[in-house]
Formats: sequence, C-alpha cells, structure tokens
Amino acid sequence: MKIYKAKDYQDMSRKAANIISAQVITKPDCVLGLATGSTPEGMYAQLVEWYKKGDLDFSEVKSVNLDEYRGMTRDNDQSYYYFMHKHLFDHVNIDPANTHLPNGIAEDPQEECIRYENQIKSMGGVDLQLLGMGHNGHIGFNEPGDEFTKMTNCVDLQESTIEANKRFFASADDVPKQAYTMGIGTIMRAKRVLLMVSGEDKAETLAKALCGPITPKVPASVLQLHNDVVVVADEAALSAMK
Ligand SMILES: O=P(O)(O)OC[C@H]1O[C@](O)(CO)[C@@H](O)[C@@H]1O
Repeated sequence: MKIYKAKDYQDMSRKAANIISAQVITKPDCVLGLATGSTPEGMYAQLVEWYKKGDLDFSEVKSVNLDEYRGMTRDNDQSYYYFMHKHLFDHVNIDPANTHLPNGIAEDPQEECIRYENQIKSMGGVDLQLLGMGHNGHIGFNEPGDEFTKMTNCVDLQESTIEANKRFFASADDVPKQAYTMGIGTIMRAKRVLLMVSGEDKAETLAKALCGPITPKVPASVLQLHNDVVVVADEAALSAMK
C-alpha cells in the first residue's frame, strides 16, 4: 500500500487526478471504477480542466460506478447518475454508452445486482477503482457488518450514513433507505484501488482502516489485503496515524 499525504483538499484532488490521468494515458481503453460524494468532486474538476486543455482523451475509456440509491430516477439531482454527468461525463469526450451505473429503479433488485456484476465482468474487470470512505469506514455503500459482501448487492443504509448524506436532501426523511453497491469482493477484484480521504472527521476511522485489524466492522480495512492500493489523503485525514 502506498500512502501519499496531501497538504489539503485541493492538493489531494490534484494528486488523485494525476493518478487517474496516468491510468488513462497509459491505457486509453481502461475501465475506470468511479465514485461519488464530496471527496472526489475537486478531482473531477481537475480532470475536466486538463481535458479542456487538451491533455486528456476519454474517447476509449469505459466506466462503472460504485453505487446508486435504490428508487431514484436518473433525472433526480441527488442520483449518482446525475452527479456523474454534472461533474464529469457532460464535460469530457467519454462515450455515454461506455458509462455504467446500477439502475436505481430496476424492478427486481436481485436481478439488477446480477446484471451489474455481469456488466463489470463483461468489460474485463476494473483497471482502477476510485473510492471515497464514509465516516463509519464504508466503501461504496458497504456498511459495517458481520461479513464482507462478495458481489454487487442492495443494502439498507445505516442511520449514520443517512445522517451524513442528509445534507444533500431537504430532510433525513428524504434520504433513500437503500442503495445498490458493488460488493467488497467486486472492489477487491479491481486491479488497482485509489482511496481518497479528506478531513479530520475521518482521521480515526482512516487510521483503523489502514493500521487496525482487518474486519467487516471497518469495511475499508479489507484494502490491507489488496496488492495494489494507493491512498491519497490530506494531512487532516492522516492526523490520527501513529
Ligand atoms: O465523500 P463523502 O461525501 O464523504 O462520501 C464518502 C462515501 O460515501 C458514499 O458517497 C456513499 O455514501 C460513497 O460512495 C463515498 O465514497
């Protein structure tokens, strides 16, 4: 595992954008596993800036997203489909047909999970999986639990996640209670993982994830078992590392 300490959020965003750019430049038809949330917003803005300068070409890139709220239509401005278009897809030359997210309004959740997992397989797996981390150590929407999930699954969100995400909604009652997410197994099958973390409020959890016991109670701790993980975190997020 390589850990890069960034000065602040902006520095973290630029360092992470460099790693994604290197992937796109060295393998133009790569499969990027993408993430949403506040953490990667600045990194996407940096990629868009470099694309506009002519430094990046996404024409052959394919993408799969980590997660999507269940029951949310794509045109809802809180859907992760909407987020990805707003922050990246609408600003670069990626082919929309090559971008994939779980379908939040699929009728049969079990079938949707199988379809999505097969979609990822049919693309040859993920070359570089971007991750943020929740305050409780979740990656994707894999909440702390008794075992690591193997495949894409439909999860009940924990109260703490609903609390954390209510800032984007009118009230906590409006936050969806379920979401589709790649499983921990799906994430671990990516060839390379890039974890971005920012802020002191995640420092204790990040220290547990990187240096504590590997346990499904801290889902991000499983990354200690992956052979190619890059962590880009700001000083505040790394402040609890001994
Ligand atoms: O970057 P944020 O907004 O703190 O979210 C962290 C994580 O939470 C999720 O958005 C799910 O809540 C993940 O997809 C993300 O990586």
